[in-house]
Amino acid sequence: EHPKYKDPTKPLNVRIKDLLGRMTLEEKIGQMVQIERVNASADVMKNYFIGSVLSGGGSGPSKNASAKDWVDMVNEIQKGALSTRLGIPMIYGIDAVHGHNNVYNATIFPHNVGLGATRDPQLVKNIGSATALEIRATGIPYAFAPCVAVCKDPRWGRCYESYSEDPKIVQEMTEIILGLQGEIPPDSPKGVPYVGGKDKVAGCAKHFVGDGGTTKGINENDTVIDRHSLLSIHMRGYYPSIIKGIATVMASYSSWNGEKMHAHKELLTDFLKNTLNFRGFVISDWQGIDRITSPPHANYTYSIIASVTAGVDMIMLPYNYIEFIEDLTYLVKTNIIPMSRIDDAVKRILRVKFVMGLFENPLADYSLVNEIGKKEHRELAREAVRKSLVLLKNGKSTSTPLLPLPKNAQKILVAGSHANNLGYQCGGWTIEWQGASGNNLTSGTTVLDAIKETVDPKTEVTFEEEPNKASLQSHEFSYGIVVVGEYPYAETNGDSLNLTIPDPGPSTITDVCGAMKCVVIIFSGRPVVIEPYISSMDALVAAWLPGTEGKGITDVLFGDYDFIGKLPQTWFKTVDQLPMNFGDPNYDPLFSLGYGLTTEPI
Ligand SMILES: OC[C@@H]1[C@@H](O)[C@H](O)[C@@H](O)c2nc(-c3ccccc3)cn21
Repeated sequence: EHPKYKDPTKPLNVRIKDLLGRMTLEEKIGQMVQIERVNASADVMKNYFIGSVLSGGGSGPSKNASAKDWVDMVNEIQKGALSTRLGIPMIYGIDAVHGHNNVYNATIFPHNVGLGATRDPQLVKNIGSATALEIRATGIPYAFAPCVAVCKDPRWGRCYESYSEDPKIVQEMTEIILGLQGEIPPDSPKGVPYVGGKDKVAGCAKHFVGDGGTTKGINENDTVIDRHSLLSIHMRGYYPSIIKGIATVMASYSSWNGEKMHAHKELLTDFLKNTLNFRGFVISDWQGIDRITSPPHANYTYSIIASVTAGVDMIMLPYNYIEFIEDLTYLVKTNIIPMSRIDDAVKRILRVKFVMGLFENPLADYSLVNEIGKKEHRELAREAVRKSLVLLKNGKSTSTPLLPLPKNAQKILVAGSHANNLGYQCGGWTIEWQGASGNNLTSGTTVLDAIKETVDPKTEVTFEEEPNKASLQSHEFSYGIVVVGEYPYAETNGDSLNLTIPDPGPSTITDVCGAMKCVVIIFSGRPVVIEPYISSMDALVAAWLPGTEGKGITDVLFGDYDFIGKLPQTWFKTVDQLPMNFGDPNYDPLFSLGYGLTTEPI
């Protein structure tokens, strides 16, 4: 007989109930397990009934793998899952957080801080749609995005993953969910996940909750604030995400007033599930349950009890699936964890898989492979770059603006560590977890390339990564373009208490600007120390982490488009002012949240 759960014409809850009723405890627990692809052989998938697989940052089938290689890998794993007794498809997740950033030749969009500077939710929705197509091109139906953190302290290594310190901007940018998952139908029941078809992906609002509010921005640390502040600041991205049908929510490594979010029943279950009516599934972060204890994994049985009881539904292990399955099986059989909790977790996971059509289309094909890095997506990314740049200074006096630059100058200097380095231009979470240096990591256009393509052919362009003082004095340059900033980082590696631009950035600024008219472009994931050098500059642009489409920078630098970006983060004078946010008493920034000059179009 054709089982009800396999019949797409049956109502969602009938399919869930029918399938759940057929499942053994082993099959149920398997659905709650997410393992890393490196362990996900077809045999492991089949023998342990694994429900989900992920690529960790930088993890893929091979170096510079093609979309077809990705599709083949994902399908191989899926076939293992489909060969189980009940044939429940696995769901494959990946961090596509600024485009499909693990994949060679994918379009790399500006990181979230730059998108916040655009103040353009419609643009961000379109970015979600383009990104969903590139993710599906590789056979993957699930992305761990968007991060809806509200970054309150730029010392946090993940501040660039946050759209803004302003919760209203974060709220607006959840429009990306409608791009990633598809436009939710108006009659869709509120709180129930919605994913609209084979060119859309399930999303993940993260990291629940308060990841951007930790003390001194220390990653994975403690967010010490009252409940009203938590709900009116850090929770703000979750309300619209749920209304927009977000499929999953990822728990935060951080704590709220000393209590680990991965073990926080009141917020994960009483509030998120029972008050906000979130009907998708809660996924842990990578070894997030291990890190409930210190040292991590010190009491794994407790980690499992605390997290699963609190309301974590799927556990991103990502390696120790035998230990987890054995432990959880024991805890259920001895009634320490009730079967009702397991059933709730599995129902939520099945709901997402049924809603997104994974049972009907578990295997991918090659039909979308040409979406990877396609021209229209790169043009959209270029538009995003244009709109993300924030002009902080233009001329040493208002009467002598330097920008827009003339395209027909006789001789110009391009200088700085970041002027010709695509890896630095993209930042963390690009091809490698921590990002990379150089121009071979993927395909894109550096600032130097863009300048050469933009200026008049007769203009002589000199590039010196680190110009020496002698050469600076000897030439007659019409102006210098200095591109410096932070080197790529992700997560804790990005935590910084001094927020200085690493050497030789500052000396490149002062050397070049001391010898000629100069515009300084900063690549950074957040505001950095710049005050001491400002007086020497003629112009200053905050470019954040723009991604592969460097021509978006020259589009505004040379006046083909206006600067319209506005600061999504307060730009401090000195780090000892931090934390300092818009609205604070004695708010005394170098540049305020929302600041941004414009240039008159030519
Ligand atoms: O890549 C999967 C998730 C990602 O979605 C989360 O936003 C992020 O907090 C995260 N950190 C690790 C991770 C951290 C340390 C070592 C190895 C991996 C893995 N992940």
